[in-house]
Amino acid sequence: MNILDKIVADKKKEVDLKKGLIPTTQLEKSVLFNRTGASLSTALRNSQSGIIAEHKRRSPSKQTINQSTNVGMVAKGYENAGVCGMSVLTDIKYFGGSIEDLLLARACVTMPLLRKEFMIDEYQVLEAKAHGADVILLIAAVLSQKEIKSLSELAKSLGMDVLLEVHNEAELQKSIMPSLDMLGVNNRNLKTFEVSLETSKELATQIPDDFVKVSESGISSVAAINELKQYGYQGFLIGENFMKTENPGQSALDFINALQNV
Ligand SMILES: O=P(O)(O)OC[C@@H](O)[C@@H](O)c1c[nH]c2ccccc12
Repeated sequence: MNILDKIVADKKKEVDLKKGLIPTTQLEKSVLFNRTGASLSTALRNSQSGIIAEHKRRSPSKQTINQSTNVGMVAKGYENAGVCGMSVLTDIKYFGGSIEDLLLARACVTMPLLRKEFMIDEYQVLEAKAHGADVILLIAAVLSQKEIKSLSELAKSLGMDVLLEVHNEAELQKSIMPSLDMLGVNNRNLKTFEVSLETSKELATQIPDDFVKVSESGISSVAAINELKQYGYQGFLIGENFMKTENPGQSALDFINALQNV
């Protein structure tokens, strides 16, 4: 079993447990359930920088990135830096996040929030909405075409944007459908953790122009972003490069200033 298989097997158990504890009727009663979402794809289309900044304490490939963060303060810092949106890791076991992190971030900012999670069940889409998410992530490597369709259509019906993540051509070809807003290319292979920006470059031409292109993972320099922009990318998902510092918001601000000064 590779790490991705393990994560998904654990996620199935977690979701089944949660379903028994908090029924969907309760999720639908959240005041946030009727909140009008903010569109990340629109923010990216209108932005110069295109930065989506992530809150990530640890990951299977890096045991400690930042264990001393206050997610609300990080969210405020990112928003003040002028990022287009924030990605909040909500997986507990492998990334040290939680669904409460999303709620706390929502309480502090109005910018679009992405629930970064291994989505396998409609329950998690409702849960995302109930905790203030504007966008969900769907990972093609762990979903069938049918699942991508039903999960993305549910998200759209709740007024959320959908970011679909791929790592190779086969995943991309099976995933293209009108219920997606953004196509993300993960430069990190989730099965081996290998990172290469070449992945984004290779897949760029195969992504139809009606989707906002997002390059994810392993981005740490202004030069990398300027290069990826030449391939049509309008969104750049950055986690570790900001989170490994003491003040992620300040790091994001410095980064965006450097981007604008070239
Ligand atoms: O910390 P990085 O290398 O900047 O990467 C951020 C983000 O792309 C990464 O956390 C990520 C991309 N896709 C995922 C899917 C699940 C968990 C995490 C991820």
